[in-house]
Amino acid sequence: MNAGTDGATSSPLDEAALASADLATLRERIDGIDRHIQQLISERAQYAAHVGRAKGPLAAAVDYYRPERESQVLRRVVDRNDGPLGDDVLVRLFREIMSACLAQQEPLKIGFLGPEGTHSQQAVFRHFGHSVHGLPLASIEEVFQEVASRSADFGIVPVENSTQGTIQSTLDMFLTSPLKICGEVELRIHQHLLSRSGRIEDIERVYSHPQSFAQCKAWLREHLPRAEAVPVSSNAEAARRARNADDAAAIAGESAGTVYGLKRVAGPIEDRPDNTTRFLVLGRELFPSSGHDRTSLLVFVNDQPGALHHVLAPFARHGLSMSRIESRPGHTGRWQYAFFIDIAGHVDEPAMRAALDELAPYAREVKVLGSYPVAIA
Ligand SMILES: O=C(O)C(=O)C[C@]1(C(=O)O)C=C[C@@H](O)C=C1
Repeated sequence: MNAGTDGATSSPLDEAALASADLATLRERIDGIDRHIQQLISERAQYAAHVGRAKGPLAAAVDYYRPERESQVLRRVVDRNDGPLGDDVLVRLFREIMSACLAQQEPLKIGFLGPEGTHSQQAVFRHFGHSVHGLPLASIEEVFQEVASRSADFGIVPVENSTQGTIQSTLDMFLTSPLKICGEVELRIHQHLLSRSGRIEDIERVYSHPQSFAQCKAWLREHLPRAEAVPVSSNAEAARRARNADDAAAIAGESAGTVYGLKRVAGPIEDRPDNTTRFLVLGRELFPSSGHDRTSLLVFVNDQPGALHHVLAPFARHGLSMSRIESRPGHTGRWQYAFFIDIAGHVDEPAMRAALDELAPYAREVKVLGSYPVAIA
């Protein structure tokens, strides 16, 4: 469908007429479409405000947030998309619209591993849009604490990277934390070499987070074999340090370069083209099913023959597929293990309930860490 100059949707696009139209006519059409889009966005915001009121008198913005509904809206956007814009582009635009609609109540406060310019901050915007109040925090532990103490509504923490594997410190926090996982974000990670001058020949020292050094190992060996590698607490901290020296550079995301005023020497420089980090959204409660969910469990088992088999078999029996399993020492005694298990589905679904009932006799404890929408686009 196309939009006429008054913005109303009309007949299908006439490609031949468009190809021969002059610039002024095309811009007039775009002006009409913009008027229409703007009117619809304002109308949508009014509806969203009424939806907020229909939820009753709630205490804070966090009570209005509905991840399962947002996920359904975004899946429909992807299903409807016939181009020319990609799914990721349309998801981003609609995410921003919902973010702005929700912020009419009050912006959500989201804790993340700071400082400004980290990939964690990018994950915040990717998941919640830009109409939120980001709280840069000093450590993953602090992100958990701020959400638990209600200083933040939600938190975002990295949990695994496709090149580097699991971030153990995040998993270990769940052993004792009461928090719930209420979402996941997948972010393609691009690393760049950034410096004040932008010249590779000036560089004698490179700052970065150990994970980022590992992701760019081959590139560094080939292009900067003699530079000293200095590990620091985050890529943004690396960029902050590189800002103060002529002979130093940082490996960081592009946004850190913008925040700290650095030039790009080279990039992207990650060794693997599919370098992706998965982040978890931390909240204080479980949300209903979106219809396309994942459940994360923490299962404590004793070191007995067959214990793990008994814990996993019920999922197979009920046709639930497991996407990940990770074992950690359980912190409760020697040779007692905690298994982090991700299963397709939601705890409210009958098959998942039945599987959990069947495995219960074989586990010392089962903690449902969260049932949340699978990451979109
Ligand atoms: O449907 C709702 O519950 C709304 O509050 C509306 C809306 C939206 O803009 O679509 C806004 C915020 C929620 O997180 C989910 C969706």
